[in-house]
Amino acid sequence: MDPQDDSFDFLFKIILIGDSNVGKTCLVQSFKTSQFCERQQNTIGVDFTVRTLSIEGRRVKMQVWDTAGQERFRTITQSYYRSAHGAMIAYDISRRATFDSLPRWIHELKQFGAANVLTALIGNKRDLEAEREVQFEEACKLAEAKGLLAAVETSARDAWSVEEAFVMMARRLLMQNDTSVADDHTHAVMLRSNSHTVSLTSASSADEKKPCAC
Ligand SMILES: Nc1nc2c(ncn2[C@@H]2O[C@H](COP(=O)(O)OP(=O)(O)OP(=O)(O)O)[C@@H](O)[C@H]2O)c(=O)[nH]1
Repeated sequence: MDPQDDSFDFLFKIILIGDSNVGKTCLVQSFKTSQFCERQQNTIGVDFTVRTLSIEGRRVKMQVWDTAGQERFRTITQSYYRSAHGAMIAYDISRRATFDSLPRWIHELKQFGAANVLTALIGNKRDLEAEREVQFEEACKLAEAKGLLAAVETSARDAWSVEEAFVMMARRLLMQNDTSVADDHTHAVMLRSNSHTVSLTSASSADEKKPCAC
């Protein structure tokens, strides 16, 4: 383990859930090492990774729990929900079925997670634009309807917005726990392709550069 991870000001546990093969493990690896691993093996049960971020002078230790998406591990993975401060529910933008599963994951999180768990939707495999089956706006609408923090698109393959997604989560958790940390909307602004962004708090427009964050 990285020695810098030994000391910290805040420790946040983040759980990564979502259907099998949406890229959860690759996202965690990208966050930890900035590298893409073309891995084929499915996660068995739960793995965890730690990285300490520096945010406004605070050392924020992110303990990320990568869960297996396969149904047969559901009982094990659900037992990790309760202690999570934040949850990232991942889907694959090129596989509609993984997006259609989101309400079920959100429901499970409500059922087994803490009442105030901060939740973001992560649309991974953004590099597969030609195969896109889910529009970003749909994810934004779902995030808004379910009262979630944000919808974000990432590519673990290109390390695109992965760091920003975790930093956004860390910053929001920090804001909840340390009132001297300011809200910085610029983080969320970076999380969308440069074509356009959608605001959940005002009318959307193709020209607006606003965050998709509630
Ligand atoms: N094109 C593309 N492929 C990706 C990306 N992220 C992951 N993959 C591929 O998607 C497949 C599944 O990735 P994993 O990270 O193992 O998926 P997982 O969600 O952890 O799967 P489970 O462990 O079964 O829950 C692998 O073949 C990866 O190479 C991405 O951003 N873009």
